[in-house]
Amino acid sequence: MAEKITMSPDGTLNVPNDPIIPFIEGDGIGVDIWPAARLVMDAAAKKYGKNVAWKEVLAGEKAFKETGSWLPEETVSDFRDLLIGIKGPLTTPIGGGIRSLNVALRQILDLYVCLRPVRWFQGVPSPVLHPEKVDMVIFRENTEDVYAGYEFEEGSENAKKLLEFLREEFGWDIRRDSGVGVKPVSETGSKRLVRAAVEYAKARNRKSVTLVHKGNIMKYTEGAFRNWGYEVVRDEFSNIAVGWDDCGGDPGDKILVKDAIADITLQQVLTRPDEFDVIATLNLNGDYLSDALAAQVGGIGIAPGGNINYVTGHGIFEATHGTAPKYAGQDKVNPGSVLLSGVMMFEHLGWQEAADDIVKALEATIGDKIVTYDFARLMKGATEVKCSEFASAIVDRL
Ligand SMILES: NC(=O)C1=CN([C@@H]2O[C@H](COP(=O)(O)OP(=O)(O)OC[C@H]3O[C@@H](n4cnc5c(N)ncnc54)[C@H](OP(=O)(O)O)[C@@H]3O)[C@@H](O)[C@H]2O)C=CC1
Ligand SMILES: O=C(O)CCC(=O)C(=O)O
Ligand SMILES: [Mg+2]
Repeated sequence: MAEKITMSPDGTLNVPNDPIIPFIEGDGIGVDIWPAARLVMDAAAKKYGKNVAWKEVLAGEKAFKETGSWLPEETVSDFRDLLIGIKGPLTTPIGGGIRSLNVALRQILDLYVCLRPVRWFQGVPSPVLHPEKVDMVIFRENTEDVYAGYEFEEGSENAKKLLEFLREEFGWDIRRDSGVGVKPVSETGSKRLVRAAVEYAKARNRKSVTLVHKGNIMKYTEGAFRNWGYEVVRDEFSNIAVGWDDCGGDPGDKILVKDAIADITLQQVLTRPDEFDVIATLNLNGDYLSDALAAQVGGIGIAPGGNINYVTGHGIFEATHGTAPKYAGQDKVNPGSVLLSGVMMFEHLGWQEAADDIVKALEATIGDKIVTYDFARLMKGATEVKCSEFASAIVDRL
């Protein structure tokens, strides 16, 4: 009988063999990638006597059509109640309209870590010579920054009021025809993110954590993020980690915590990928960095992620990419990102064997040069298959 996942007082998850897991199909290519990924997840779970009782919850266009709400309260309460879920991508209009539902879910459930591992899988085509050197794990702060959406439209009463206040109180002469956004970065938000990154590095035997920021320019937001990061290391992790300034770059057998300015980081992750391991960064930097890094290991079709609150136990796993509207409903795109997000979810639930089997079967499929269009266009002699056929080929190799 299907049961809920719960969390023990000591913070461990209690996962039954047949957990109820809510899912959002997603807009655009959601109709293609979700069933494909689900097929593989179900087959892998079954091998180990597990059976996910999937519960569809609505959000985005499907929710609006069926209920008149973009994010029904029932969806939020199911994610809250059932702890762990997975979602397809949701569309966010540009320059107006509804605010991001993806961001809303992260904020409502306070999923403060956006965890995006970036590694190369055997056989995946890549534009760089040594994709195997890319093995980074991004910890992106997920609730603050300009990304939080505190902004006013140019010409609105609120924008005028705020600009006037800033002029009168602080003498800030900002152009009157400006839209304005606020960039909140808190000590609480920064420290819990860096804490999670260092704990992850410790648990996975990682060598370093790099704090990526633009603190030379945005001193009291991004610069403060860096300073608070080093403070956490000094105050809470001195037995296992050390900041660059405190060890002159020689951490001994401890985890080295260093920092790098965001612009040069985007060059160095490409030219010296082996110098980066775990990366902790702010919301917008993490957004840019995750798509850029995905390119080095085969692209956004194979870029998974999870939004997690390690304290409450809530998590929603989702691909890094969006709804790719031009491909919607064509059964064409790569289901790899959402499938590997499912792999992350299985690992999070302690279903390591099923997770490992999916990765092995995915690599075997790519090794046999059976791939979707995104890989096929970069490979010689590949057999291009549909999204659903790719999933079936993975199941055949489980
Ligand atoms: N978490 C979420 O739900 C996210 C939602 N979005 C939203 O998605 C919408 C579209 O955003 P957009 O900027 O176009 O970015 P997308 O990530 O949706 O698509 C951009 C391009 O990436 C490639 N791509 C995306 N997904 C896949 C896949 N599964 N397999 C292979 N290739 C893929 C395609 O490249 P090519 O053209 O080269 O084939 C596609 O045209 C926006 O509304 C945005 O806000 C964006 C990011 C995250
Ligand atoms: O919410 C959106 O539409 C975009 C989000 C996004 O790009 C991301 O989280 O990586
Ligand atoms: Mg993004």
